[in-house]
Amino acid sequence: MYAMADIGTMFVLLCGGGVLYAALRVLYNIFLHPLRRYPGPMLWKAIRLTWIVALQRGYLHQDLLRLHDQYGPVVRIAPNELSYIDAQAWKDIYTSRLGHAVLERNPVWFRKKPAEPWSIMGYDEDAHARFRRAFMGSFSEKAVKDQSPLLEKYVEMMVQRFKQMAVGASATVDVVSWLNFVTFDISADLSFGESFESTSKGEPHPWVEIACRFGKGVALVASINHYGPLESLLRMALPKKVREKMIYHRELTAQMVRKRLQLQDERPDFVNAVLKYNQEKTDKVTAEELELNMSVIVFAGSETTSTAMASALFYLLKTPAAMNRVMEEVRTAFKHEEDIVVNSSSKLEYLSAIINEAMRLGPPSAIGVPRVVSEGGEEICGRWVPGGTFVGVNQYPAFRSATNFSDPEAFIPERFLDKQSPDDNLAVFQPFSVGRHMCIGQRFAWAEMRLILARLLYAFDLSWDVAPTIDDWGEQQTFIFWQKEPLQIRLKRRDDTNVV
Ligand code: HEM
Repeated sequence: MYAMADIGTMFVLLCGGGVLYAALRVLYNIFLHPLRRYPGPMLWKAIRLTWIVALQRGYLHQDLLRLHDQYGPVVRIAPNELSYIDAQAWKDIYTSRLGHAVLERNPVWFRKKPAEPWSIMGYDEDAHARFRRAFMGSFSEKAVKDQSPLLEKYVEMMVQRFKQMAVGASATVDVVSWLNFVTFDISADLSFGESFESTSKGEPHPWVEIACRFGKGVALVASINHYGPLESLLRMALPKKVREKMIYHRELTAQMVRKRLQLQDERPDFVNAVLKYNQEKTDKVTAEELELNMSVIVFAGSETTSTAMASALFYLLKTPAAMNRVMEEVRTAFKHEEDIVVNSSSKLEYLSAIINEAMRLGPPSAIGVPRVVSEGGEEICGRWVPGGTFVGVNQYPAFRSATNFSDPEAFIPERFLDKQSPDDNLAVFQPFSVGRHMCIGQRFAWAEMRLILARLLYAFDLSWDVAPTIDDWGEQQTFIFWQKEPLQIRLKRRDDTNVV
């Protein structure tokens, strides 16, 4: 038996050893680490905790912008991580370069248990390539064309709901909620064969409410995972209620996917191409993988587009000149409301510029999932980066930096019209990323965003009902996804539009 005094001494020695180790580690990170010559503030270079605190506060995006303003296009934001805002970095980090190793997704963000299936967002490159092949057919130009009637059906439903609410006067709606209703309904129908019925009922579905809280969870896990063993502790420490909700979410998804698979008719949806792929190929997508991937796709395909559209409406209402110009474009391009469909709305150039500018100031993917430099090291933006370093282009600071855009905080859609803004570095503007992991759904996203915004701008005059609590989109928190404030907008029906 150890005497109490011995235990006390051991405790003091352990603590002392721990403090000494931490102090030596800090000194190493600052003065001896292979990244020591990269610029960055001392506290960020020294310990990972500074980055974690910024992420958990929800304002990492603002901190990164401030750091890039101060330190330049590449900043060391943790002992082993570099943040870039340079157009060249997109190429060097995300695309396949001849004679260079592939930079894989950082496993810290999406760690999983061995028995759990992979998703298309995971870091296993073989599984990813298989999913990409299986899903590609669901997102081709032809697929989006075939999916258009379904998209148009839900948008029509939303517009008719708004018109009924605004009969005889105007209606006030929280567009942030409604954009979520319609985008999640569309994605659910295309993934599960049935919608969440949020647009028809005007209320959120528990699946969506739970999924929207996952952003904070992913941010927490991404933080904890930096300290290996804590991950298991976190899993054990999860409150019962949260665990129950996670199980409910998973089971509901499985149930909905099973229902979709029972549908006999061939549907032009996101699942169809995978079924065909499984018939033709030997490296099939398993049932568990399909369930997880459909869940990921519903979320990735809805939250992002609804964010971009909410940002567009926010800035349009703050910028009357842009609002007038886009209303004129939409209202003169179409004689009748029913003429506005996916195909015809794709020709609206100024509306497209509005959406681009809204994604520049409020990128749905504000902070990137970093990649890991392979063992032998890599040259990125002309400088050597040692193996194991986390590297990434962070969209929020990249798109708002004065080194890339003139008057970067101002909403100027004209910069995206042909040759109108030679002072802007449009090559850095990649809201859908580039390379192997670039957004598979971007065609679909564009179809959805143009259609919804064109329909709203044609049918209603929009104004603030309640002034927003923020002056700038970037004032909101982001935990991987934006924590969007409600936007209460008054919709006044235009006389010449019909109500069913
Ligand atoms: C404005 C809308 C959207 C934006 C800004 C956006 C942005 C992105 C970005 C930046 C990535 C790359 C993530 C990474 O590098 O780790 C990505 C990947 C992905 N997106 Fe989107 N996205 C949008 C809409 C959609 C839609 C509509 C869908 C599907 C219906 C979708 C499905 C996916 C999937 C499955 C991936 C993973 C691709 C892969 O790793 O190969 N996204 N998206």
